[in-house]
Amino acid sequence: MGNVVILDHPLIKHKLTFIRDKNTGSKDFRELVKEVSMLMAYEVTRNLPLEEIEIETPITKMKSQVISGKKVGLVPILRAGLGMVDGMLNLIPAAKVGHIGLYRDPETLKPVEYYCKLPQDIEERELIVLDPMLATGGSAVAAIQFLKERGATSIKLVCLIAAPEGIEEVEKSHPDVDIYVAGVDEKLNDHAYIIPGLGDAGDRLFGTK
Ligand SMILES: O=P(O)(O)OC[C@H]1O[C@H](OP(=O)(O)OP(=O)(O)O)[C@H](O)[C@@H]1O
Ligand SMILES: O=c1cc[nH]c(=O)[nH]1
Ligand SMILES: [Mg+2]
Repeated sequence: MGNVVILDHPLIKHKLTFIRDKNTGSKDFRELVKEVSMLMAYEVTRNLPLEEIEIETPITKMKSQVISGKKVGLVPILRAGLGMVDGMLNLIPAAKVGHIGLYRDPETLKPVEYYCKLPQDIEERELIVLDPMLATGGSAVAAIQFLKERGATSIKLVCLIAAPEGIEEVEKSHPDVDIYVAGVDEKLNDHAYIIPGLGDAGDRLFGTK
């Protein structure tokens, strides 16, 4: 079973409160999502492998560590996942970015795919799937499945807010995938929105309704 890591740092908790607040407008919402994503990037990359190289300081030679091995790939689930890309890239600037376009059909609640463009070497990368909301889990499960069918071997999922139902669904379908979240909420409502949640992440990021 993959790990569920709840990133409950005070800075993340503080910013998440204002992300949830319905009085926060798109500009602040975007900035806060970016800031939280950057803080989450710090934790999500904790296990990246290191290797020693030799360098020379102004004083002497020394061995020092740099990140080795697999390179990172970010995969936002459109649209809302886009809001998390810049914050992650601030800390992992060399990451490549693939995009998977999915929307949740409001009637069936099933994900519908409309776009996919991925780096060619995804099998060699540590992939980090980004989506602020993990509700039923349908979108995340489909995106991860998609990546696996194209050869991905190492995948993490990073969400701001998850419902227990979504976590369970991802764990069931993809037990190899670790899930990083800033908050786990109570449940889903009748329209599969997360309670208390933050509303529609895509609409709040982009000012649509
Ligand atoms: O876990 P699920 O039940 O699948 O729901 C979560 C999905 O719903 C939202 O996207 P939405 O369909 O609203 O598309 P958008 O990002 O374009 O707004 C959200 O960003 C997730 O992708
Ligand atoms: O609460 C929810 C559920 C799905 N998608 C969102 O944007 N918010
Ligand atoms: Mg939406």
